[in-house]
Amino acid sequence: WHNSMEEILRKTVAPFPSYEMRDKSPPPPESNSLEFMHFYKSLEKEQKLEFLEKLSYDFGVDHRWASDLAAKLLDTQGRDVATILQVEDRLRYSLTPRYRELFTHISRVQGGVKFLVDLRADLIELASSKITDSPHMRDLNSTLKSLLSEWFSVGLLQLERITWQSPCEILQKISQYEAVHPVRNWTDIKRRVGPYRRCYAFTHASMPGEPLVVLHVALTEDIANNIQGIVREFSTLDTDEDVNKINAAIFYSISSTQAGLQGVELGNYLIKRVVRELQSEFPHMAQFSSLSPIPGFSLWLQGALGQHKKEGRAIELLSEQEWREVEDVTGAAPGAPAVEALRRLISTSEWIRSDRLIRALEPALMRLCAWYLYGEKRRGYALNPVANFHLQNGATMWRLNWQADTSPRGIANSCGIMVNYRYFLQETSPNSAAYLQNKVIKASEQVMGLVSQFQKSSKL
Ligand SMILES: CC(C)(COP(=O)(O)OP(=O)(O)O)[C@@H](O)C(=O)NCCC(N)=O
Repeated sequence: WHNSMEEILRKTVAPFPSYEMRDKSPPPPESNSLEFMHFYKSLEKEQKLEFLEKLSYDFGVDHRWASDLAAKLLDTQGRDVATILQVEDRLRYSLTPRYRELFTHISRVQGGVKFLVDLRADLIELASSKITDSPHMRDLNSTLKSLLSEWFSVGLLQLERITWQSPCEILQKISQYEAVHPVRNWTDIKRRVGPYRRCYAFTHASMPGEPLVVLHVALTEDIANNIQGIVREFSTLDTDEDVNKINAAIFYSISSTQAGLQGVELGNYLIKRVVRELQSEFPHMAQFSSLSPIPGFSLWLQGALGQHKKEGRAIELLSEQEWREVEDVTGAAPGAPAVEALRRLISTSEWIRSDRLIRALEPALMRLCAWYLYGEKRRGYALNPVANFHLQNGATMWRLNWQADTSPRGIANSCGIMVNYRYFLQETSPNSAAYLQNKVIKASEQVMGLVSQFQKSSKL
């Protein structure tokens, strides 16, 4: 297997043309790319790792060539600028990994781009499962990502609106890919593309019929605070839309479908593109917001309760009064057991069956959730991935909504709370820059109020 791997690589990865011949050498035969693709697809997972490591190591940058040219560039300082530009261009050429040419050739054959997207998905999976993190593999990944970012830039993407008249195979894919609020049956998908709804996808000529990222939008009178009203309501399916009832666009689900395009920011571009599309259809529309789940809050809360119990500080997460309510309802003796009782109530979602607990826990859960979204960080950015996504896009953490998702999943994941990330169109680029560069989160007064309540009550 080793020499067949060597054999294939030597045969299909074309040698690097010399600088002088760089524009004069004919591209390698397509059969090379097809053979490379065929061979790679036939490999098992661990063989792919070995193959990719060899590709990244033996077919990357010729380091000696690059360092010789770097030394030469130093020698030409002080010479005329034409000479310096000449040597810089040679150095730039020498810094191109050999496999970058291979990828460019592969992208020109039928199915080549899709092959490279899937190859990057393998690279991401290998890197994320820590199976490998060699610097050469990181270079391979970033070279491939930069090529894909060029090929999948917005100008080359096609915006498609999905309707009930779209081909079945597209509707079937849209249903399959829906990652946020699963589509259960034909009625579900018919509603998602019916009146007061829009469904858009980006497609690319190299992957016809494949939605790369899908955005589901609800057209409402004002910014929605409940998801059941969007995905469950039996709004009569064949009513016509009354424009006077449409003032806001609610993004209630977005999913990217190609793991290999992670980091290419398709979702961000799709949201901005759809906003422009809706503005041309509804010139008076001025409210654009997500209605987003908060995956991970419930688990974080159970962890926080457990953590505080160990340090004997659980009482700070709830006020005296709130703990007393928990004790009354659960019959737990005063003190530690109330923490355990609350943890169990949250982990089993049982609390949702007691109106008294719902009322008693609302202020506590809302301020804890505000802190989870605004205060909990990972490398300085929002810990919650959905928050991080919308904040990177420049959205404002605008409103937390109690009892926004009363489905079992909604209660279990985030105690039923959902959040609106609002897109104030004039502010998204400064907000995005402030977040990405200085990790500043733009939040509304409601959110900041809840956060300061949390900070006061728990003296964190
Ligand atoms: C939220 C999504 C669409 C962001 O994708 P995208 O804009 O391409 O970001 P990235 O993957 O380029 O960082 C993507 O991360 C996704 O599909 N997440 C799972 C479903 C969800 N909405 O959380």
